Amino acid sequence: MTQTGFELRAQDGKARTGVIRTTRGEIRTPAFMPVGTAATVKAMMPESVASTGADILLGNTYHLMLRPTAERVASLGGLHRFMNWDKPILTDSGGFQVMSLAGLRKLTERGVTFKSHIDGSKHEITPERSMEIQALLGSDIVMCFDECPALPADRERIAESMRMSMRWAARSREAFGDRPGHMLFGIQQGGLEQDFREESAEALKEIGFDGYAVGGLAVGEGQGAMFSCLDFAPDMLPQDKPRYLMGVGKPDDIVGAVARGIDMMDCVLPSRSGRTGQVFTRHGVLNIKNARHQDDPRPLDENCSCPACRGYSRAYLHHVFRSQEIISSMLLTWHNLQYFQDIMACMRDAIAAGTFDAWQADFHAGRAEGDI
Ligand SMILES: Nc1cc(N)c2c(=O)[nH][nH]c(=O)c2c1
Ligand SMILES: [Zn+2]
Repeated sequence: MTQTGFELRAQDGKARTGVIRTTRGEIRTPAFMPVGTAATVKAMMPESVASTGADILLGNTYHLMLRPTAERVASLGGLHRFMNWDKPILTDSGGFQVMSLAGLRKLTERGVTFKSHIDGSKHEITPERSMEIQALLGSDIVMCFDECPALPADRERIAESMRMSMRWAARSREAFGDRPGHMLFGIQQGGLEQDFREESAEALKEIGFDGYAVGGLAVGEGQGAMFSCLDFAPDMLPQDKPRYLMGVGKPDDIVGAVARGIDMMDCVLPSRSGRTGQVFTRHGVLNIKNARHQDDPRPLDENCSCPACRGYSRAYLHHVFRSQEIISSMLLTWHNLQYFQDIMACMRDAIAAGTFDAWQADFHAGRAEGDI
């Protein structure tokens, strides 16, 4: 069994680069995780996701527990076999999506009962059930069951929620047990409050985890508030373990988070926006449905190696988007995922070379505001 672990290889200011070792391969950090919600990264074949440079993808416990169910995935060989992805998978705990997607939710100290958004069936998820589901799925990195308070929230609510999440983290750790070759990450909560973030970090370190996520952000607080929190929250977590910022984000969010010591991120943005015609490039964002692209023979990005940029014009991509052709989602998703992975690769190289500040300045200088 491969020894799992994290090797920090270089640091440039607070920015870090390293490798997370798992039984299914290494994850180069800083890493961006494409989201494979229902056992698929929408509009992408697994081998296409791998070709963009992704070393790991994220699976959603909430969706998979409802359909096709974790028990069925386990009976078919686990999530890797089921979705034909043999690299690492991180699964979230289901807690965040239950609170944002399910109906008739009832939250108690025990956990959350809810009605499925698919067929209205009743379900319960607790720290123990979340660990059981993630074990059935067979993910390499398991997330603690936690609660993420909606912002804005007053200090009393944030403290109460964070302290319950810390009790749930202890229950998650207990239920996870001893699973060689699998990693369990704790999730720091505490809103934007430095004292609560410290209390949460101390509680998690006391329990002990293989990695530590910064939760409770990317929930509408805005980039400025998120960065202000990231100016202190990651530093409270162990230096020698991976730090994972959940649900982030736009390219400039990602760069700013890496600059503040974050090692891993996930976000639906590149795949979801690919389906809506929003395209990320090194010169900024464009919307392919805009009529000004209909005669443009240029690729989306002359420096991109993806099939959309190697084989098609903006005019063609405008046409197939407006015609609602399936290839539109395929090509635009592929391009966006490739661009996000290219940013991660550039940052890893810049941190290793000690040139991250110069790279970051170049990144921001190259981006126009608005459509390009
Ligand atoms: N933005 C966020 C996205 C997420 N998937 C999560 C989560 O799964 N757990 N806890 C969190 O705080 C959280 C925040
Ligand atoms: Zn491209």
